[in-house]
Amino acid sequence: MKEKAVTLLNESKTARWIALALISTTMFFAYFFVDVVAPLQSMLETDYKWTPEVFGMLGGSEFFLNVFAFFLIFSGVILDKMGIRFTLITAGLTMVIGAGLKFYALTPGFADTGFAAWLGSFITWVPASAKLAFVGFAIFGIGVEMAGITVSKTIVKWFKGKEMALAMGLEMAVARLGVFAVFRLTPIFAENGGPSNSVLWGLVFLCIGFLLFLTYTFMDAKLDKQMGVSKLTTSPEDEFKLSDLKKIFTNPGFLAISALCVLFYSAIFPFQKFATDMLASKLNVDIKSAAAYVSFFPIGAMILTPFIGYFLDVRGKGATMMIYGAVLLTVSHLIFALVPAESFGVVTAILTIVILGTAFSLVPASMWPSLPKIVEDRYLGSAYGAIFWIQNIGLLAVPILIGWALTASNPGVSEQIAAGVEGVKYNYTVPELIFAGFGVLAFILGFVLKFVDKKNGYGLELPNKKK
Ligand SMILES: NCCCC[C@H](N)C(=O)NCC(=O)O
Repeated sequence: MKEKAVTLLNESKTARWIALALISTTMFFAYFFVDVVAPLQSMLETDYKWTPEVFGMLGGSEFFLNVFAFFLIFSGVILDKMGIRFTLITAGLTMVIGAGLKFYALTPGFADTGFAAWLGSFITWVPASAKLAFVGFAIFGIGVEMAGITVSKTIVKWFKGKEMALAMGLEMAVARLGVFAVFRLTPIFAENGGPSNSVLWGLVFLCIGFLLFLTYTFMDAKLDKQMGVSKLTTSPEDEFKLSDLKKIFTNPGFLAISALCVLFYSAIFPFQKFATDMLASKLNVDIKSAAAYVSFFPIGAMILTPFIGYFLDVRGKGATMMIYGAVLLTVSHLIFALVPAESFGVVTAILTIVILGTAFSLVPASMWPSLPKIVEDRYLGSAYGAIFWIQNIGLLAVPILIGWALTASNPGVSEQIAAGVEGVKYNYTVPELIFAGFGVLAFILGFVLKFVDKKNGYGLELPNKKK
């Protein structure tokens, strides 16, 4: 009997770009929420008595459960075992719940409760609002990282052998647009209702994002149904096994790319959280103008990432791109650290941000499409989970390290700001040198990755698109 040929949904260009648009828009809202209070450091210090250490801890709390409770590893396993639809819905709901808690922490409704009084009664240098916000943000962190790995695996499912790096680049571009939007909109929201108003808007956006994930799951179900028709069964060797985790953590390519990932991103996302205040003090401008300059950072990355993705699809050179990215990362942080404030004008600031934005396109655009070349598809979700877990260790520790370095290298400044003394600013030389140090190490790791690639033949320098 002849089997009826089925044209898979992912063979349709329109269908796969619609699928990409749905999941990417949710990532736009997710990234918006990640940095929703990033430009409000000094407002939080004045209104809520959050010191730079407390602010740094908030940045780290996003990753706390992922790292210490191994949620990212679980998320990867859940993704491989339970599939894309279940994991996307779980991720979307988790983000909404965590964001809701963070919003509540900043409201007067919470400040007036006995619970707030109890939370404020221990470790008193961390205000009750911050403690509850940490919990909310840690729960949100589980959701956003789970969403990140699921979206990556979803793109591989729809685009492998086609425009995979371009699609990943576009998804990241849309997510970066969320970061741009946050630096533009959050100060405006906060002007009309304080930081809690900004967080409320972030929460509303996440609810819309959840609905978009839900809509996508219908497309995913249709594709799976078609794949079931054409594949009939999955053989046992194609199924994920827990022992695959060992294979991931002993794969030299995976280890090299993970080390590069944690070093690179440690000089990107934690920087983003401190960048507004750093530029405000270095340029001697108000927070709103500084936030507007920082917004060029994700915008630069947003514009370039899809082009680099396209280049990788047709030409390759993924490992080399990561090395170039590490060089630009180091150069830009050295400029922030070493050019004296007198010679550091708006033009230098924007140019340096553009250099950093270029690094922020080169590395992610080449890193994420490289992973499917290093590990097998059946444990790809777990591999994304594991690399994000390693990365999250850095993203958790580095903001705390930077907050501490900032206070230690600026004795007495934190106390004066909390007391409302006008015109007092931090000097960011030491934190910026730390970021530059990560760049140097990432550069070295880039060469290690190239060596490992040559030895194991992963094909990281080869194009993604099948001719
Ligand atoms: N503060 C956002 C953290 C997202 C981290 C995520 N694990 C990730 O690396 N995503 C890829 C990217 O380049 O944004």
